[in-house]
Amino acid sequence: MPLPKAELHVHIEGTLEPELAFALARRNGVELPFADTEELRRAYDFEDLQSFLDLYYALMAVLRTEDDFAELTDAYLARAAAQGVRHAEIFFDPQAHTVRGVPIATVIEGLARALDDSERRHGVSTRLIMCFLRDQSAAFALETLQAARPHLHRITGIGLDSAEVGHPPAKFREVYEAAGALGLRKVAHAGEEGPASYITEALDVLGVERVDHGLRCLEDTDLVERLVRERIPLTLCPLSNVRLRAVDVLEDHPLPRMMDAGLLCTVNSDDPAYFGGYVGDTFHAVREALGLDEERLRELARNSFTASFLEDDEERRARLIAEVDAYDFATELQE
Ligand code: HPA
Ligand SMILES: [Zn+2]
Repeated sequence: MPLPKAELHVHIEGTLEPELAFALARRNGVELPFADTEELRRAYDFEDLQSFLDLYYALMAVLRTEDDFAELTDAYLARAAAQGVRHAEIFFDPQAHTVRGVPIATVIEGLARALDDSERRHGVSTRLIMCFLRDQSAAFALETLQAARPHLHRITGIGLDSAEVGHPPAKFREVYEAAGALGLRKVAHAGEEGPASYITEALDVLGVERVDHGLRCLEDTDLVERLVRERIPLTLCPLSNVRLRAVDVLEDHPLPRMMDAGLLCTVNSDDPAYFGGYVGDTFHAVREALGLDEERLRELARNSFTASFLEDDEERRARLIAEVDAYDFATELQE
């Protein structure tokens, strides 16, 4: 049995495996610029965030119907559950679909159909986090929040993703204020490729409760102290950092240093179809590459539930943390 864990940083569009991409392309009559899954996989050799995003947005062309979004989400939940995920807070990028003419209702209701069945089918509780594309305008983000109004009962919070450098958090002050007034939780990608000052800005200007990535906080010791003091969780994605070249090799990842500094770290998959592994694979990889012992792995798993938006189900959170505390690593070998 794998270690129980929550996943707090996964883009549902980043779980689109090549096989499903080709199946959906056939079903929807969409032509992909790749001959087959092998050729597509060979394109997964990224220089930086932008080179990944170019492919990530291009492949989304195959996602057109409610069924497509439901199938994508159910496939992710099945894989995640098999790797010990018991709770998942899932990002989606509505603007990447509405610009292609797919209505926001199709996207959200498709995702929600799979999420509604998730506890029963997979034993995974879920939350949905709607991300705004930071390389698009603030007005478009506001428009998207308005368009999502009829579906807000499906959505727990908002996030900010896509190309970071040159698009500081403050650009989205207004939409974060509006979302806060609607009772939505707030997170944002910050300090992945962008500077530590973007993390500070996300906290001070947007009021985020959790920072996605946050890797570059290490460049500002006052910020690290603040993140520790205020217990702000970071959703780190070590395999993503290596694939997008924020870190040269996994062995150099600062995760152990960050944990030693007292930061509330979690590990996550980000875009597992593209970056070489789901969250259980990520736990295995960091354990091997960074020599994390069982107590460190237990701490990461515990943190994932502590940092989750399970406030409306504290009983479940407490039960899952108790399962982590009682976890016997010997059973892992029976996976
Ligand atoms: O790692 C990421 N960073 C920013 N935007 C993204 N959108 C999908 N994945 C990512
Ligand atoms: Zn991300």
